[in-house]
Amino acid sequence: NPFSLDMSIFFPFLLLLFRFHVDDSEVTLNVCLGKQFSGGELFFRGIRCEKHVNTETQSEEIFDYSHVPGRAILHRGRHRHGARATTSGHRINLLLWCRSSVFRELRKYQKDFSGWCGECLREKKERQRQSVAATKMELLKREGEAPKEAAKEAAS
Ligand SMILES: O=C(O)CCC(=O)C(=O)O
Ligand SMILES: [Fe+2]
Repeated sequence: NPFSLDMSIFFPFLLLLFRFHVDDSEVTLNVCLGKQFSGGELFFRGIRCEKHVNTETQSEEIFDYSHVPGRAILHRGRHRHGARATTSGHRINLLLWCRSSVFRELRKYQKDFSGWCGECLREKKERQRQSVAATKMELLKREGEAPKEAAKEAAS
């Protein structure tokens, strides 16, 4: 359809609007130090590899979190996230971005990240579903042919 609009062109703007991003880290520690504030909720929208960073969020990947002073959240750097605007007061957070050179080196030689990327996993499940469906079709076809073969043999 030449008139369909690829919504992904809006992604950089959405990113600016909500500061929705992945961190350049393997693991991020986000500590809420205070003080009194409202707003500033963290929102998470699924873990993605580099190739799938802009793909759609599955409903089960939606996770919002209201930070509480004195608590910390530890998340994967590749977990897409952002913080909503602080609507009043002061919000102070300590962020620690932890990188792993080993993880990064190994990642260069891998193509399938279904162990942690939500989209790689979705694609893998879809491939499996299709392969099961194709096998079922093949078996049904053979079952349909078997009586014909038997009839032919009986006739000869
Ligand atoms: O504002 C926050 O709590 C999150 C900030 C964040 O995700 C970051 O700086 O990487
Ligand atoms: Fe972040």
